[in-house]
Amino acid sequence: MKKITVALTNKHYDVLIEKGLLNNAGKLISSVWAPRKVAIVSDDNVAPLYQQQLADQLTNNGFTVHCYQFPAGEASKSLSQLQTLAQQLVTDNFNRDDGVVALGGGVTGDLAGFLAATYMRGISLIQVPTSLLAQVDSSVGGKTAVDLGTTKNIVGSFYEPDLVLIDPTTLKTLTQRDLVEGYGEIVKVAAMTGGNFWQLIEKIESPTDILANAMSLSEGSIQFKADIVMADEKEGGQRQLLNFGHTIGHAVEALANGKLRHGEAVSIGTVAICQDFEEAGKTVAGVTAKIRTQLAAVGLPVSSPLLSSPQILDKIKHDKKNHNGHLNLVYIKKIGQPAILTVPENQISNTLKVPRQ
Ligand SMILES: NC(=O)c1ccc[n+]([C@@H]2O[C@H](COP(=O)([O-])OP(=O)(O)OC[C@H]3O[C@@H](n4cnc5c(N)ncnc54)[C@H](O)[C@@H]3O)[C@@H](O)[C@H]2O)c1
Ligand SMILES: O=C(O)C(=O)C[C@@H](O)[C@H](O)[C@H](O)COP(=O)(O)O
Ligand SMILES: [Zn+2]
Repeated sequence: MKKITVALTNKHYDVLIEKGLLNNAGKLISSVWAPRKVAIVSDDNVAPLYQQQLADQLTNNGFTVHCYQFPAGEASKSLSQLQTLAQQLVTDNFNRDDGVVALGGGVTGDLAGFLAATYMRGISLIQVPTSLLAQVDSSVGGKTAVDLGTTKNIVGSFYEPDLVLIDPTTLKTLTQRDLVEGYGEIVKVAAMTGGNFWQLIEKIESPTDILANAMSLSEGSIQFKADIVMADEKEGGQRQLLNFGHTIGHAVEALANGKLRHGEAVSIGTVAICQDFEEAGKTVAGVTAKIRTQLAAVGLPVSSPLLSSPQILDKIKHDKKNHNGHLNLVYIKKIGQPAILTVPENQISNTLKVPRQ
């Protein structure tokens, strides 16, 4: 079993990665939680696949389990869905000593995580990610949130879990589109780390290769993320790097109105910002082509007509890396060398060539 420890000022927790881990989840959760009432929160795709298995594991280890389900999809990352789940906790008499387990993809982790962060001003949380995106990114680092309409992650909190359990065998039940989507966040990381991790990415040519390398992809991505979160949990500086590809990516995702998955939008956003910085001479020539090739190889979109939308600049201004009228743009000088450029908001369209002509 691979163990990555996230050690923060006020708490630390382990991320455990192993095939078949779900079969041992009850015991592992017992090692961090005393017996208590637990709400397992999943969407209606994941619940029929894994919720009962996890519930049995917890029951056998002395926990009292309640299973909650919500409709799958980004639209459920909403205040109204949060209210529905919080009401269920009230109805089932959950108190401050109880806990929430987020079992599912990034939508579940963000929604159930924010539920745990806010119910009674905070009850315990464990993340059990089942999508590739959640196993390489969203389950670690404590960002939890819901959207307001199409404005992404705009109401949320930093709320770290007590444990993260990653079982790569759950990836086998993902649709190809949902598997490949998570790869957008992996290429984002590999472009910044370079070295062995980038070399591994260069060998991946199909969705089958992603599945075959899931353990290493998860380990490499989570280690990079954990190191950054330990240095800068609340995104005062270095953590902004984890947002590479997201300034344009989130804007495109919002404009797509549910038609693009998050990882697909990140793929488009990563290529777009690399292209702009390469044309400006700030990124070494040829880097954009390298990144585009790796993303396209597994079937991710690498461009979008939404880059030409007249509303794109307005969406970009909602980026959380906007401080005092200046936007921090994450880019790479070359593979393995990330950097941040601060640009006044009124000059954004000179640096990012959006809307595209
Ligand atoms: N908090 C963070 O740090 C962070 C990081 C990256 C992304 N995110 C957020 O994560 C979300 C995207 O996550 P996602 O791509 O996992 O979306 P998702 O949770 O909607 O999962 C994608 C689809 O896969 C299904 N699914 C998940 N696991 C499955 C399994 N094992 N078998 C079959 N189906 C399964 C889900 O039901 C859903 O239909 C976005 O809202 C994004 O903003 C958050
Ligand atoms: O953990 C982080 O920090 C990230 O930026 C990871 C991103 O992949 C993720 O999409 C995150 O939710 C975006 O955060 P936001 O602050 O831009 O909403
Ligand atoms: Zn992301």
